[in-house]
Amino acid sequence: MTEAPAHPALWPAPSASGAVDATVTVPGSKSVTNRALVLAALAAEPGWLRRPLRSRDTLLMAQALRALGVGIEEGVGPDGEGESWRVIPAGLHGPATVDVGNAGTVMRFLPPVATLADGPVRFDGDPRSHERPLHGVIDALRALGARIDDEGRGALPLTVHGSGALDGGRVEIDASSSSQFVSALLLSGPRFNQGVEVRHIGARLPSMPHIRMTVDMLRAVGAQVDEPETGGEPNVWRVSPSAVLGRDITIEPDLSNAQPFLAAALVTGGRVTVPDWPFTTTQPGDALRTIFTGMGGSCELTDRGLTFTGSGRVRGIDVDLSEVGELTPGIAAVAALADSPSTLRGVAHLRLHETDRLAALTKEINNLGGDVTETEDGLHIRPRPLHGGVFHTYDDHRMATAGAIIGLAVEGVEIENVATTAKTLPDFPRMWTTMLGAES
Ligand SMILES: O=C(O)C1=C[C@@H](OP(=O)(O)O)[C@@H](O)[C@H](O)C1
Ligand SMILES: C=C(OP(=O)(O)O)C(=O)O
Repeated sequence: MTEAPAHPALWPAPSASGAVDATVTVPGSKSVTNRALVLAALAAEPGWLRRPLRSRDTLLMAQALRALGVGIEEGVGPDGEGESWRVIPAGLHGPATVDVGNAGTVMRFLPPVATLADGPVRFDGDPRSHERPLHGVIDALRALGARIDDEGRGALPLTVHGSGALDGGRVEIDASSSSQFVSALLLSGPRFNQGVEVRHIGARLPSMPHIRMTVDMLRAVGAQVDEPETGGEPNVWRVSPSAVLGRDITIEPDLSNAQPFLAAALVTGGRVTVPDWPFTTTQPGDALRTIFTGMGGSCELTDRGLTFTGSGRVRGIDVDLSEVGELTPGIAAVAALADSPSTLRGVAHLRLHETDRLAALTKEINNLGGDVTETEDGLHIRPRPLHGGVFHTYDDHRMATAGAIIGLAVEGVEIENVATTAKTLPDFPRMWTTMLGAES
């Protein structure tokens, strides 16, 4: 957690005058868009991404791939419907520079891709990107035959000296600080000479749905993947060397970004429908159907989408969020407004996310009069009457949306730097005021 700025730009979080009743169309998933971009760039033929997310994290991914020589064109596609990206793969070239911003997906998924470039690729990003764990990717790539210059930091900034190909093969990593280490190695795996076998040797592995997403998306582009959940050895993933097929893929709405809108239904005793909610998905946000139902609402999934209805009562919850860590800030915000205490567990790795999310949530909710304590791997939240004040975001999009949830029920909450939602949901302030029926 960095120091809060002295003169922050403040956004008065609108409070809800009654029960919300809205349909909210949520843009595409960050995690699916950035995987689809990487796989399309590694393919042997052009492909399409339909309804991609356009936000800071995905535009950084597209910009980086373009810097390596990949063509990414704006298009409407053969069916003439909706916005899309047409990705035209090409030989990957260095020298190139990549700005990762503070995108975990860019800083972790692209160094393996860069080993396939024919020259040096320099990676750097926001100051926070220097602090986020990357050692799993760096050490693994070296073990698989790559030359990487990180001046001994084990973190950004660094240069991958691509030589046009990577041997690949077997590697052990400790991915307890981020599932993205595993996803990163698997995504480029088909293009390594021997494919890749990743063995996780750490005590725990967070965000399993995101690893499932990687495996599913690899299979969808023709890769052969052996993995624990379909009969493979525990903690071992194997990707065989193969061509990657160019596909036409429609990106699902970002279910983690649907969270604040569903939370609004829960907190105000209202109703929110999110169209195009998938019937089956690997996105962790799908767990909100269970978690928010456990906190007092109910939901219905139909062809029209997911309709979530609040009951007027918000209950506390005791829940292990290790699989769905990115939902923690929004759940903490709802828990602070509940009528009984909550315990959120299994999320120690959130200390190394966009900011130290456990420290940031504790500090900011307590600044509004709350009673939150950090545990070794999560938070205890005892609801208390809250008051207005500034809610700092520490350049974390999910802190901004968490503050907005609290603002629904508490007058006078001001979000510092709401623009940080641009990381994954640039239109958040307008969507929020529209949902509330206020002027945008
Ligand atoms: O692979 C992905 O797309 C993601 C994996 C998770 O990372 P960690 O395993 O580092 O928590 C998640 O928190 C992040 O928002 C997106
Ligand atoms: C942890 C997150 O992002 P990143 O992909 O940067 O890790 C997040 O979006 O909550």
